[in-house]
This record gives sequence, C-alpha cells and structure tokens, in this order.
Amino acid sequence: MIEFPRDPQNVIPTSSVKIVGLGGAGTNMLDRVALDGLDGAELLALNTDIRTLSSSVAKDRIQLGRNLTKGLGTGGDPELGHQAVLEAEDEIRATLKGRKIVFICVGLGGGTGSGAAPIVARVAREEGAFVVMFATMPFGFEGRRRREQAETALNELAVLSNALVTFDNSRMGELVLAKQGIHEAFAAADRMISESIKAVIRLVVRPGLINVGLDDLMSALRTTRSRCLFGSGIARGKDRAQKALRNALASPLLDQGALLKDAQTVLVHLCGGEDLTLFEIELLMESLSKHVPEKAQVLFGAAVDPGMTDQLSITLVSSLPEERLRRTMPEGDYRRVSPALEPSVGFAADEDEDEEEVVVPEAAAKADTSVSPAEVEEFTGFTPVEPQARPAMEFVAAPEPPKDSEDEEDKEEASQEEPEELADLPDLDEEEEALPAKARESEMPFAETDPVAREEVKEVASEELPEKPRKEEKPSVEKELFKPAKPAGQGELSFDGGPKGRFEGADPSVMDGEDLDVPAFLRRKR
Ligand SMILES: Nc1nc2c(ncn2[C@@H]2O[C@H](COP(=O)(O)OP(=O)(O)OP(=O)(O)O)[C@@H](O)[C@H]2O)c(=O)[nH]1
Repeated sequence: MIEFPRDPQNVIPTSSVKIVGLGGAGTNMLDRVALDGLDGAELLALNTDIRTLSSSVAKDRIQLGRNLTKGLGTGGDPELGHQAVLEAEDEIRATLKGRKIVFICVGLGGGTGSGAAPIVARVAREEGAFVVMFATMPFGFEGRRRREQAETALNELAVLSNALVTFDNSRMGELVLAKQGIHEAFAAADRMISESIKAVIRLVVRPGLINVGLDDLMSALRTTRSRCLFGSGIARGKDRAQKALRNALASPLLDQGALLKDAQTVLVHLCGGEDLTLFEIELLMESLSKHVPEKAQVLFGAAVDPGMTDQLSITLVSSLPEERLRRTMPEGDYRRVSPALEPSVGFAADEDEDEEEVVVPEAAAKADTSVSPAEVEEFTGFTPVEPQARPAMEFVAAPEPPKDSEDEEDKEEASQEEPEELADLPDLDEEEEALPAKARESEMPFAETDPVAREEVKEVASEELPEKPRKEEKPSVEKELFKPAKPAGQGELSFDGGPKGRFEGADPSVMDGEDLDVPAFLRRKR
C-alpha cells in the first residue's frame, strides 16, 4: 500500500464546481448525471421550455426567455435561443459567481442550446471560471439545417470555452443494437456523456496522491479542431488493473485503443481504494505504453479513495487533431462512424491564457467521490467484452497503408479502399433512406413532443433526402400508366413487366367514352 501525504491545497472542492444543463438535451444529460450520483457538485438547469425545466431534478433552474418564448421552446431557432438567454443573463451570472469550474452540457442543433450556449460560456468565463463544454452533435438523419446550426454554435464555443468535448450522437447510437429505438440511442449517449463528465470531475476534484490539475487537463486536450479521445474503465478483484485498462480502451471514443497510437499527450488518472499497490500502477502503465506512442507525453495522476476498496478505475483523456483522425480512418470509415465530425468538431483551449492558481480550503480533501457498485455495472455495460454484447455497428480499424510504396496513387487507392468487413455492413445513409418517412418521423423523440420540430422532420423527410439514382430502364406503357405516387425520399418499387390494372383478355370497361380501367387522375389529365 502506498502511503502518501495529501496536499489539500491542490484539490478543488466540489462546491466550486457547477454543472449546467442547457436546453432539452442538456437538461436530460444533467438529470442523468444527477441520477447516476455525483455528490457535492451543484446542478443548474437552463431552458426555454418550462415543461422540461420543471421536471428536471436540478435544484437550481432558470427559465430562459420568460417574455420572449413564454414557456415554450424556440422551435429550433438559435436566434430566439440567443435572445432568450440574454433576458436571464443577470440571474445566470449570479448563480455562476465564485465557481472555479463550470461544466456545460448541451445538445447542439436546436434553438435553445445552440443559441444560448455561447452566452452562458461567456458569462462563466467573465466570472473567472474554467469552462468545460460537453456538446453533442446531431444524428445524421436530423437533417442539414440542424447540422449547420450545430456547427455554427460549435465554432463559437471553440473560441469561448476552455475545453470543448464533443460527442457525436450518431457515433454513440452505435452503442445500442441497430434494432433498438432512438430512445435507447439517446439514453446510451446520455450515459456515456454522464460517465465522461463524472470522470473529468473526479480527475480535477478528487484529492490525489499525484494530482492532475486543470493545466494538465488542458494540455491533454489542447489543440484546435480535434476530437476528444476519452476512455474510462473500472474493475474489481483479481487482475483488476488489466481489466480496468481493457474496459477503458474499449470505449467507443477510443476505437478500442486504436486512436491512441497517434496521440501526442495522454492524461492517465488512476484511482483505487486504500489497497491500491505500486505494483498495480506499474503493471497498468506498462500495458498502456503498448497503446501509446513512445514520444507521447503521458501526464499521470493517481488518487486513493477509501470508498473504492477492491476497485480500481482508470481514465484516459487525449485528443486527436482532425487531420490525423482522417489519416487513421479512410474517408469512408470516417463518415460512416462519425458523420457529424464533418467538417469540424472538437476541442479548443485558450493557448495564451495564464491559468489562475487554484487555492482550495482543506475541507476539499474530504469531498465524497466514491464510486458505487451501480456505477461499476454501468461502466461495464458500456464496455462489454463478450462478443454478443458488442454494438451491432462496430468500428473496423483502417487497413495499414502500404509501407514501401513511394507511389502517391497507390497510397491514395489504399486509403480509399473499403476493408472487406466494411463492405458487408449496411450503408447507414442507404439504410436511412430506405426507411419510410413515417417510420423515421416516429423514431424522433423531439418530433413526437414538439409540433414545430415535427414540421421540421417532415420537411427533412420530404425535401432533404436525395432521390436514389436509378438505373436507365426502358419506359413501359404499364409503368407510365401506373406510376405510383412517390413518397418523398423513398426508394422506388420496381414493377415486373406483366399487364397491370386490366384483366388479361377481358373487355375494357368503357362508360361515356371513358376507360374506367385507367385511374381517374390520369383520365382527368387527358
Ligand atoms: N444525447 C442526447 N441528445 C439529444 C437529446 N434530445 C435531443 N438531443 C440532441 O440535441 C439536439 C438539440 O435538441 P434539444 O436540446 O431538444 O433542443 P434545444 O436546444 O432545447 O432547442 P429548442 O427545443 O429548439 O428550443 C437535437 O438535435 C438532438 O441531436 C437527448 O435526450 N440526449
């Protein structure tokens, strides 16, 4: 067992941490964090939609746009979201006063979150807080408008936040089986985000043997336009160090550890009970070194939490610049697993900023940050090791580019080639297109409850889904006559060549000079 004196000056009390849930998605994420249990940190819910706001478990709640939207959402309009938050700016400022770290959870793409997040980030920064933004990007099927709104907000947040961690909803949808509904996909995404938030909070607020500070966190994540790599695993019992590492590497955001091989800085944080041994730490770090490049800077932190007897947790945080991400995965893969990463996502940190030294009272050392058995189960739920428990859509690692070839063309071909395994997977876009518009509509929770969003969804379903290019085929009389009314965005049924609509060999039914076997709408056109 390692005996180590604690330095209470180096930790941040949970009371100086505020977690803000913004908009519908943000409030859901916040509720998830609260329900999963995070002692001490204060929760604040901000929303225009009074119904969602009032059902939040957060103790502090502020309604945005009291006069402007009068308790309703913004209907997907970020400008309304922007105006609405300005109405409540003073109230928000008052509640963020004196906080050292403010975590903001938001789903980008709608009106409230996308329009208000930059203002909330600015206010928190003005109050001297270190701002970590957790933002989700919309599912690919939500349409171009939401994607564009999300990207605009993301670019603003990249400048305003100290750290911006993005989660791609499409990517996290892979955590659930393809046949499960969209509700499960959102729930899986929320659980993942909740775990990430809690792990990051544990990193910076837990009294440590070897502390990880905000500056370490920043340098692990510091690069512009990059994707956050994050993995967290926990295990107990025999071989817990190896198991915890395996669980962390299995995180979908690390692609089974494959993405770490290009990382420049990796932040590693270990936490165990009082039975944590130096041997375990060494073992774990040795195993990890196989996944991390030799030149990478490894920032290491460790903490002992008496509540974690028999357990060991490991958290890995890093970032991968966008162009490296593209190199690691061929273009096809990249879009397939993460369409919302196009064209920009990521983390941004203020390079020039001089970080204030955080001085914290002694009480901080007593902050309760124990991990419950339920949490352990939750973690292992995300990182199943049994093949049957894996998500149906699984990332397949990119093939290695040819080593000796100098020929640029060869290299390009190799990077564009689709691996064999991928060729068998259904194409997400095609699959989505193949869904009837109705089915897609009914899968969207926000469309069920929000009439404006419902209209948007219909709009997307009817306008934005491109028609599949059809093969050249000979026009036939039957096809021309009985062309089915084409539902927007849906693939067209092919008809066989047999006669349709008229019984073979039967006389035509003619009345008043009109052939009744010809559909009425065609007769009218004549
Ligand atoms: N992970 C997750 N994402 C969600 C959830 N609900 C919505 N989203 C995503 O977040 C985006 C924004 O949705 P909301 O948060 O409901 O919208 P809002 O910001 O409140 O804005 P308005 O409702 O338009 O005023 C959506 O486009 C979805 O991609 C959720 O429960 N979990």
